[in-house]
Amino acid sequence: MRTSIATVSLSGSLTEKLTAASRAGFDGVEIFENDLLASPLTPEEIRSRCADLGLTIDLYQPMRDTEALPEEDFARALRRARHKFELMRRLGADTVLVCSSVAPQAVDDDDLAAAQLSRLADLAAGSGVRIAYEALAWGRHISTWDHAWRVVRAAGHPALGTCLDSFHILSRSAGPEDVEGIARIPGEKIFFLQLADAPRLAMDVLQWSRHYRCFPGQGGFDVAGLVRQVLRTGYDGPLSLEVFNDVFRQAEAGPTARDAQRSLLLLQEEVALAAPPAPVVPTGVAFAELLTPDAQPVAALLGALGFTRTARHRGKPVDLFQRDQATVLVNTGPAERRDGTRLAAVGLASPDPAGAVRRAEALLAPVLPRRRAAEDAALEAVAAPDGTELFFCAAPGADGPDWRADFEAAGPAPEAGAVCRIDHLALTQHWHHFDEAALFHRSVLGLRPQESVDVADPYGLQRSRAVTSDDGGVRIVLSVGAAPSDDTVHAQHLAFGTDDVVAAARRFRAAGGHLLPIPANYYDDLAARFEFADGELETYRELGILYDRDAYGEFRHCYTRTVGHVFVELLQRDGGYRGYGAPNAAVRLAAQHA
Ligand SMILES: O=C(O)c1ccc(O)c(O)c1
Ligand SMILES: [Mg+2]
Repeated sequence: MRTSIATVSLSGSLTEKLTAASRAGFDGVEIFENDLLASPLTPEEIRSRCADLGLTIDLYQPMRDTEALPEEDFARALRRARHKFELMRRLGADTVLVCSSVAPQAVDDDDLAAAQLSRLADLAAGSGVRIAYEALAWGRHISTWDHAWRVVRAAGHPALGTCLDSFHILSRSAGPEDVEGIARIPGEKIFFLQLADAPRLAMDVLQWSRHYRCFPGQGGFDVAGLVRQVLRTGYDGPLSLEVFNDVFRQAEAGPTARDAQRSLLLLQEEVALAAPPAPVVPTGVAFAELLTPDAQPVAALLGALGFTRTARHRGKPVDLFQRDQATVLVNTGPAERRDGTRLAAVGLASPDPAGAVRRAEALLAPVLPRRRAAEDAALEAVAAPDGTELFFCAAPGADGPDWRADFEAAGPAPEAGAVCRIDHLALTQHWHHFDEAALFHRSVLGLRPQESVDVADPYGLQRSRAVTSDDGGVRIVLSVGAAPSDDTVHAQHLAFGTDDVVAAARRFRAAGGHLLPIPANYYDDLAARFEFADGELETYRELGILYDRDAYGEFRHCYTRTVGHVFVELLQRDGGYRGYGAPNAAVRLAAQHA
């Protein structure tokens, strides 16, 4: 179906918004009045700019407070409408959105509302304009889709139809039964469909709408379920995104527009309007790659954690460190990318690397140019929104290039030690890419986003959201924190799972490693909350091990010091524990600040 986006959803001048929408592949736009008023371009210039960019102007909006008014107020509304219809002629836009009245003088009288909308539609028809009437969720008397539709039906005017907006509908809906009736609206009377998602928040609906809308798939609404009902009507207008969001208003328009288009691609797949290559869910983490200007402290940290340097890349300054199932690559080049140790790349074990790349391209993930020699394995990679390079590696038994063959043995094989695997990777996001990142990992990789968690940081707030495969083979924690300048705390981290974190912590300390000290008050509180075996709590206190428990099992974890922008977590996950120790995060963040 045709895709469209409201200019209010993007940051910048009208020209910047239109350019971003066009580059992201949208077919059309909704022009928001404020964007037009603030633009130095004439309506004719806006029209030709859109045409040059391959965009149609699908909607002009909004007109407000036009129905169910005392006659003298309605006369003023008609006067405004004459001006706007003339403007729309110059713009080449034929559909205008009219929001339900919020004015205190509006009366609760559906007959009057229908009669006045009909008169407005007469005037519109004379200018070749159609009116799409939308119930604002906070409309004074008309605030639901079915009420707006009843009034439109009663008016019975060919130039009057309804505009359905998923935010207004789903913010007030208690369940799917509230939207089933939409399928019975004749499709040709739905003049426009606006789509937005939103996180589930208990707050005033106007504030919720104006500040927290997000793209479909980023919030908690069943937007796909609503679209399915609308499609049953035969509606064939555009799928148009209308998102009022404080973060997107400040973020760069180009990436936001691409994020927006990705959300519509996923939505169209969900409602069977499109069939892009199916997601290929990664089954594990083949490697984590640290990029560092100085390999020595990284090698020392990995050595104390029990890793051995077992191989070296044939052509690049990359060492391979191994411990049991965990592989870490340490890359010391190229020099221009050396801005302190960071987690630069992740190798994902994929059952079908070629299919994973096709999926990524279809979902607009930037495929990275290969930086490899002819003899190297032909690994493909995409860039996540935070810049992390995600490589698609063949999972054991899968077809695909063998990246291990690029490495030659450089040291003794590792001792058969305790179990160690990469449990999760925590990647810090730029604040305006947080929602985009969750949608990216969901749509491109087929990972499942978990609930978002907010944790108090002594100097702000840290928000994090895990994206995981169903069996836990891949767990990535996306986080966005306060004080982004404090890199020692808001660093990325690598979490290694073992089956005995106490032994792992002791081994690390004995090898000269430093574990993050945790305040005694934390252990007093643990003693109050849980019962422990004799001596257990004392062990945790001595080593700085944190503890948590959920309905499924137990979690014990501790942290190393930060090297560059990276630190390590050692953990033990027992009995199917699902979380990441969120109740301990505030104490950990404070300890890291200290
Ligand atoms: O918040 C508003 O006023 C507003 C305006 C136009 C819309 O289409 C809408 O959904 C909300
Ligand atoms: Mg709307």
